[in-house]
Parts: sequence; structure tokens; C-alpha cells
Amino acid sequence: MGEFQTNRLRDADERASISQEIIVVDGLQKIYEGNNGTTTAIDSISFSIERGEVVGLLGPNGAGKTTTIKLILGLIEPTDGSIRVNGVDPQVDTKETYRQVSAVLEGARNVYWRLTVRENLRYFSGIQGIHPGEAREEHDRLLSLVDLEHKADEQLRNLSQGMQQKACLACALARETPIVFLDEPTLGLDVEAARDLQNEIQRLAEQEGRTIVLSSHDMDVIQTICDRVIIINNGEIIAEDSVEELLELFSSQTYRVHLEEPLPDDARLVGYDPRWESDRTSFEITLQSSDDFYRFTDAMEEANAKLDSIDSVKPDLEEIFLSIVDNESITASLDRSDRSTDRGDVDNSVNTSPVSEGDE
Ligand SMILES: Nc1ncnc2c1ncn2[C@@H]1O[C@H](COP(=O)(O)OP(=O)(O)OP(=O)(O)O)[C@@H](O)[C@H]1O
Repeated sequence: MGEFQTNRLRDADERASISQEIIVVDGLQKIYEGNNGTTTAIDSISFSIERGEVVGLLGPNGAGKTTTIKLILGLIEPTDGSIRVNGVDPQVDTKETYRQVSAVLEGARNVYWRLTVRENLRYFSGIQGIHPGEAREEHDRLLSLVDLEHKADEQLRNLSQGMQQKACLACALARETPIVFLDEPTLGLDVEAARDLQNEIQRLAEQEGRTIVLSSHDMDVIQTICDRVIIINNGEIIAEDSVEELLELFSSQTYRVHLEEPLPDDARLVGYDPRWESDRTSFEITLQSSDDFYRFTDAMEEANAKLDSIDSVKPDLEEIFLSIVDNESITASLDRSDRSTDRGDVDNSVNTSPVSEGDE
């Protein structure tokens, strides 16, 4: 998928200073070392994110998304490469990075379980320098957004898991940082709450110019709210484009073919393996180029297939994502010599919480 690859950045400082880029990652690499070998989780990736963008960071399990986010937050040290978060190097100034970014990461316990929901909100806006009196109205709005007004004075440890997740989200938003990282933010939310949150994310970006980076397996959410996606697989960026352009590009590559009569069972479209419908008259096929298109029509002729119609179809982001990752997996599986251990064998002692002293 070479045409999607991001351009390598010249220099992170230079890029950050001349543009609206609020996150600049240049040649970033992370190799985890363990007793039984090493794992290259991130392999020289470069990308940038502009102020006010809503970007989806996507990839299959183990692709390297969480590692990338932890590196940007300064929670772990890169093996190589550089990162700037609003001009700050997270390795040099972790405190300032924390002031710039809030994050809700899966499994991260970055709230205080013995405090009530409202006390947590006050604490998190307080450390950002927001006066409690000024924050009251905003906290009411956030409580209503996550549907926790009735639990505002309950200790967090007494709430259900879903409510705790909502409270973490509200605390992250209460900090009013320029950048927000959200991992699976709609997981466990009911339909209405998920829709409200999506609207809120769009509002934060459009009206307040805040930058949101989302990681989610729900492609409907990504398609609805993200301006752009960065797709990672095996530690490398395999696609980086606006959602609109990806939809456009793939709609002109995917076709629905309908034959006048079923193709006999023993006939084959040599070089293609289309997903037939049960009566063997229709299938969808992805063709990468005009050459491919001509090869396909030759294969149809050889198989004596009688074409009735061929229409361009519009796949959704989920189908596009699977198609990009599947294509990539075929090449990547040939070259994994240095990925010799899995997570269980090596250092797992990373603190995922931006707050070091949770009082659980
Ligand atoms: N602390 C660690 N020590 C060793 N290897 C690790 C560690 N954390 C992650 N890895 C490995 O690095 C690779 C990338 O993991 P990462 O958690 O970044 O993926 P991910 O895209 O977030 O996956 P998921 O969607 O499953 O959360 C995986 O092979 C994983 O096993």
C-alpha cells in the first residue's frame, strides 16, 4: 500500500514551528527488550496531527497503537526518533506534556476511587489551574453529557464499570487540555450516550480547536467523526488519509458484477477469487488499477462468463480498513524475523496512568 505511506518528516522541530502541527512524530521506534528476546512494537513511523483535527488511530490487535500513544504521552521511552507535543519533547518535560494532553486509555486508572465524581472533576480541572468556582457550570454540563448527574456525589468505587468509564471520560474533558486521546471512548455506552459523546468530540474540535486522537474498533464511530485516519499494522503506518478520500478511492475500486447466467461450477476466473453469491450470478470484486480491470475482463471472457452489468459500489470504512490490513498482512507475514517474543515474555511494568499516585 505504498501510495498511502506518509512522507518522512524532515525534522520534528522545524515542522512544528512552521505549521499548525500540534503533534509531530519523526522516525519513531520502540523495541521492547525482554528475557527471551525483543519485540519491535513501532518501527520508524512518522506522522503529524494538526490543531483541531479529529484523527483515528487504527490497527488490528497488537499493531502498536497503545505503544504509540504511550510514547506521545511520555509514559515510555522511545528507542529512536523524536516526538513534539505542542512543541514539547515528552521525554524532556513530562509535566508540561501532561498539561497539554489528557488521555483515557483502556485499563488506565487515572481517577481517584475514594473521591466522588464531582470531587474528581474538581481535582482534575484544579490541577490544570481552573478555579473551582468557574468550573462548576462546566462540570454540570459534563455530568449531564455522560449522564451521571444523579451520581455526582457518589464515590467512584461505588459506581458500575460503565459509569466509572464515563466518569474517567468526564475527568479527561474537565482538564480542558488542547489535546485529548481517547481509547474506545464509546465502548459500553448506550446508543444515546454514544451519540452525545460523538457530537461533543466534534464540538470540541470545531468550536474549541481542540485536537482529538481516537482509537476505536468501531468503524462507524471513526467514519462519523474523524477527519483523517492513520492505520498502523505490525508497527508501521500502512495508510494515512482523510476519511473522505479513502471512501472515494475505494468506491472506485470495488465493483459489483452481475452475470446473465450462473457460472458453471467447474469454470474459474483465473487469477481472481471473488466472493460469489449462492446462485453464482453475482459477486463483488476489488480491482486496484485499470490494468487489473482489463486482466479481469480477459479472465471473464476465458471463463465464458456472460456479463449483465458491472457497477461501482461504495464500501464503508470498516470494509476499507479490512481490505488495507489484509493486503498488508500478506506482505508483512514474509518479514517478521525480529518480532521474536510476545508480550508475555517481556517487560510489562509500564505505568499507563498519567497520574502517578491514584488512591485506589
Ligand atoms: N510492555 C511490553 N513489553 C513487551 N512487549 C510489549 C509491551 N507492550 C506491548 N508489547 C508488544 O508490542 C506490540 C504492540 O502492542 P500494542 O499494545 O502497542 O498494540 P495495540 O495496537 O495497542 O493492540 P490492541 O488493539 O490489542 O490494544 C505487540 O506485539 C505487543 O505484544
